[in-house]
Amino acid sequence: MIARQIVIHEDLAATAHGIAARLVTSIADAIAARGVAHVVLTGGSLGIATLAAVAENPARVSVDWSKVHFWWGDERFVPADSADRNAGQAEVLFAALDQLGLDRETVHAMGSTDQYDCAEDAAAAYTALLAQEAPEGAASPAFDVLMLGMGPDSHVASLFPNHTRSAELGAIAIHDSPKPPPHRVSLTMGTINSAREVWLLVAGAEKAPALAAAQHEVNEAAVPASAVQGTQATRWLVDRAAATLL
Ligand SMILES: O=C1O[C@H](COP(=O)(O)O)[C@@H](O)[C@H](O)[C@H]1O
Repeated sequence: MIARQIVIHEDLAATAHGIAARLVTSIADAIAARGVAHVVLTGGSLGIATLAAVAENPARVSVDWSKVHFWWGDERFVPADSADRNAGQAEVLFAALDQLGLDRETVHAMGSTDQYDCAEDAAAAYTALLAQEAPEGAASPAFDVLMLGMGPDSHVASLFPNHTRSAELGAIAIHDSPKPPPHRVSLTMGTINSAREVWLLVAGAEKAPALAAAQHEVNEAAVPASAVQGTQATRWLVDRAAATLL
């Protein structure tokens, strides 16, 4: 039985802090159970607000961050120092966790234009890294929590409606993102859905139609968010403004 849950919070700030508390606890539980935690981060307005909330969550001091691997669900294929980089926006979290034992070798950023000539090469390198850290025979680590933002068009990671899809596992290059910048690297839906728990982070009235649409039948092409499902749980962590059509 795969748990499916919708939790409605007052506003974006309350949602970010609620997710942060849930994430710190989930990471502590994963380490207690398996000695390691694999967490996939997301960019976007609520995604980055959540990372800032983790950086100030009092319970963070109780986690052995040296046992945490951070991954990305998607990244913009731009220079590493670009303000468009999800990883750069997350530095607020990593700087806070540096003081708590975080090993930067376990913060796995997706490639930038400084390192690779094309997004395909960056995606191939990330696919290889996922496999390198995976259990025997698997394409990627068993992610304990995989977080995704969702756009008003129901895109998740950099998987946009009615765009080319890959049935592969790993990461793929995206060149025609309707949301700038156009060139990106994204986990595929298959890899997203290999996670134990997938959390969708949704805030804002402009997301209400897509959030409602994603609760109906699966339609990966037109409503990518509708196709997201963790192997153990799928949690929609939303604010009141986004939930008005549920
Ligand atoms: O471009 C992106 O957009 C999505 C959603 O962002 P949001 O601001 O509408 O929440 C984000 O999850 C993704 O990481 C990012 O690359």
